[in-house]
Amino acid sequence: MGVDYSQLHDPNAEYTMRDLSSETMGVTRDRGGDRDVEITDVQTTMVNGNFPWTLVRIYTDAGIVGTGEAYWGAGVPELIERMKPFIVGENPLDIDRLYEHLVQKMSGEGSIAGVTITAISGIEVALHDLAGKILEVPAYQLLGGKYRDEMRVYCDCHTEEEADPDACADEAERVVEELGYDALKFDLDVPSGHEKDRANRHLREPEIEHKAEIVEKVTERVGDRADVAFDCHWTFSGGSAKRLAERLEEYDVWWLEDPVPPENHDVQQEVTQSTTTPITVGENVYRKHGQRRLLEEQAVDIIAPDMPKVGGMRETRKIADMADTYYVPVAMHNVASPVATIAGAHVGAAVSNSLAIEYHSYELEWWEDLVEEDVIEDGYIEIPEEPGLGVTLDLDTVEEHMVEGETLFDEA
Ligand SMILES: O=C(O)[C@@H](O)[C@H](O)[C@H](O)CO
Ligand SMILES: [Mg+2]
Repeated sequence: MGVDYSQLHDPNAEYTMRDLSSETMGVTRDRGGDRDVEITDVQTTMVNGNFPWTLVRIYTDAGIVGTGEAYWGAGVPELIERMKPFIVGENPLDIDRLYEHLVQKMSGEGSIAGVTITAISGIEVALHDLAGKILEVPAYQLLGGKYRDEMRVYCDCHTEEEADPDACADEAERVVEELGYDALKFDLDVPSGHEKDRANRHLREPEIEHKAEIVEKVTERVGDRADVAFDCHWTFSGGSAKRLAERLEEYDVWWLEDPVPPENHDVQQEVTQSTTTPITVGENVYRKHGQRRLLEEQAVDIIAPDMPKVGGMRETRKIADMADTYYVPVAMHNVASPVATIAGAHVGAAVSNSLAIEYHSYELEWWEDLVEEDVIEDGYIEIPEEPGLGVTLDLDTVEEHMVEGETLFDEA
């Protein structure tokens, strides 16, 4: 008896959204027991942190609630509201299926770029919390298990005198000695005092020398105790970026971030390949499809996806795996509340080529009060062993700092 391949794959078959719905995927139904759970509601609320953090909650008929967070962005809460009908009634354990379902639905609805993926990321993170709670495993178990117990955190540092090399060195020392970090990042797109025209992306010699002085003073002060990265926020021309990166080679920096706008792939690749200073890019690149090209063209030394922006926890794992085939490590960009920070740490805990995750809120005293648990201690995150993400929102703190006009989440 031959195999009837037409039963397996009909090349002429019309692809429909129904392929992704649970009605046509019988396997996802009738699980029985605790795993037969349905999503009943999705809610968001925004908190005024040092960014407007967008928190997401997914409710189920089992009374179990999942919490997530999307990168902040205009329209993200509205987009999540629009996606609600696409996942209510679905089983939250089918994370990949629901992710693809949302991508398909939102492509049809208009666009899958930018903030749409950010909104999907927030749902995806909440699904991991939910799935972990239903299956009674920590979220890292859903991503392949634990590679490390603690995730290294790097502290994004600021001073009011950001262009003063000595002030930067003082702040670096304070963060290392008083806050206990052994990994830091400073901005290098600071006024160097010689700019004539802000639209000019080209650096003159005195500007390069001023930036080199910041790097020199900071690394001289803490280089024996900490790794230090420097961020340029996609500011400079290819030629200037090459001169700057070459000038910094002697200081042995951890990395130089976004020296040029990465959309111009040819220049991005040229800059990275021109220098031994490690170049990091990725916070504004969406989905694995966007990140793929940076890797394929060997245009990055370290890749920096933002987990709750790029597509979520599994998307970040997939990017890390792609990066690993190029021997490129991952340093997750992160400006989130403790919710997405912990979620990122679960990804980092599961992934072998994960360097560190960013912390961007050390000046905000109540960052950690947003959840009941301790999150960062001495520059590291101990990965929670509780089911799901292992953090519980402190609703009083959420309410206290809620963006005006927002509504607090319903009780679980
Ligand atoms: O890598 C970083 O942390 C920065 O690029 C921040 O995302 C940016 O300053 C936010 O506005
Ligand atoms: Mg950056």
